[in-house]
Amino acid sequence: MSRAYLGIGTNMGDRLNNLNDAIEHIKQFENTEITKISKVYETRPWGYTNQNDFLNLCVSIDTNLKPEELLQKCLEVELNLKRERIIRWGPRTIDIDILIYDDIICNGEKLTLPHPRIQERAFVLIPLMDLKEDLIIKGMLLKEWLNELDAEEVKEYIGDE
Ligand SMILES: Nc1ncnc2c1ncn2[C@@H]1O[C@H](COP(=O)(O)OP(=O)(O)OP(=O)(O)O)[C@@H](O)[C@H]1O
Ligand SMILES: Nc1nc2c(c(=O)[nH]1)N=C(CO)CN2
Repeated sequence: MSRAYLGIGTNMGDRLNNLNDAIEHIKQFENTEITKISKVYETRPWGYTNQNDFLNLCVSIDTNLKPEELLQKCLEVELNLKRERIIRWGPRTIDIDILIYDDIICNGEKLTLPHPRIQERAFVLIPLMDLKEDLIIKGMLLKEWLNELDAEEVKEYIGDE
């Protein structure tokens, strides 16, 4: 089995329900099991700031799906949960990114691994630390990358959906 880390985000509709729906779909992926789920975080929008706050979490999975197969399954979940791509980095019902897949490094047309913007995003680094604090991204520990960012934009979600 391979180990992969997924980043999940939503800022449209019933955000908590969207996260739970995405997790239930991932549980149905063949030859895949979720090994850990991070806390849920309320996060200020990154990249395109004129939109609602997000809920974000990360999950670790063990899977026999190949990276491209895993990506296809994630895109299918996004379609199933009615994701529409109107503005880059804009509002979405759900977004599932493959952050890390074993120690694979690739830069293909459809898939880049590790995800190229992990180290720029506190909304990814903080939930990832819930899963594996000693992960190394581009030669630095998660918390070292976090030192460069504004972690104020990420707060543990207390639930008011
Ligand atoms: N590691 C990855 N995880 C998910 N999608 C990826 C990855 N690498 C490349 N892609 C490609 O990116 C395409 C666009 O993804 P999407 O529109 O969800 O971007 P985004 O998640 O909004 O922005 P960002 O990529 O900055 O997180 C996907 O259709 C997929 O083919
Ligand atoms: N807070 C937050 N901001 C984002 C997010 C996200 O999941 N959370 N996803 C984006 C595109 O992947 C762009 N900006």
